[in-house]
Amino acid sequence: MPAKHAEVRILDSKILSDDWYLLKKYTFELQRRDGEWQRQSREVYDRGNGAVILLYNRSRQTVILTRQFRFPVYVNDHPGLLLEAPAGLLDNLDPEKRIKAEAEEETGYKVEQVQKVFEAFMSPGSVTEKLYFFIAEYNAEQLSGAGGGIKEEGEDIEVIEMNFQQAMEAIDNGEIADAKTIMLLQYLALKGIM
Ligand SMILES: Nc1nc2c(ncn2[C@@H]2O[C@H](COP(=O)(O)OP(=O)(O)O[C@H]3O[C@H](CO)[C@@H](O)[C@H](O)[C@@H]3O)[C@@H](O)[C@H]2O)c(=O)[nH]1
Ligand SMILES: [Mg+2]
Repeated sequence: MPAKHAEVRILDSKILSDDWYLLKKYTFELQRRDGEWQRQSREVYDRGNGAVILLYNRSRQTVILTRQFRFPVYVNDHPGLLLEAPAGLLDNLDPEKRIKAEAEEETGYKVEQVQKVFEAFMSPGSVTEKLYFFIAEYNAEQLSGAGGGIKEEGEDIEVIEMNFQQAMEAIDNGEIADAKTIMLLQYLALKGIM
């Protein structure tokens, strides 16, 4: 199906918060499907784009996940330590280069070959972010450091090598509750990679 372009006239935008990231409020007119123009306003949170990678090992049937404290989920009734595939913000850099650097920074694994599998908007009603999804095979020889993230930035990332079937079960029992991680685990299963 060809992409359909929305008819939109942006009338105004104002900055509500410009601190760590940027929160704006836009007022715009959108043409409804019946042709009528309707005025609306939306708050839009812009923290740039990001990338995520799932490292997998077929012979060991394992994946590499991280566990780190996530304050926003903590204030939404989660214990706070979230199991996730390694990920990071792009800072306007190339997604493939960024995710290789991020994988090493967070997990200690230095991967050379990565495969991009798709791109997706994770919270399209309010957050501009587009996430680039990658997978890569890893092996023990690629371990070049301890990972853990950057302490000065408040990161304290535990690296977890997990059996793939256990990770799939962890989706079912709620232990894995991060969307990007669920998407990549299911991708490996769906494509018969693991
Ligand atoms: N001081 C301060 N630091 C912040 C703030 N928000 C984020 N940070 C810090 O900024 C750094 C961002 O780390 P990255 O590894 O680049 O990003 P990420 O938070 O892991 O983001 C990834 O996961 C997100 C959640 O799923 C994704 O949204 C994102 O695209 C990316 O994949 C972290 O050290 C984080 O603590 C803030 O409001 N204030
Ligand atoms: Mg990160």
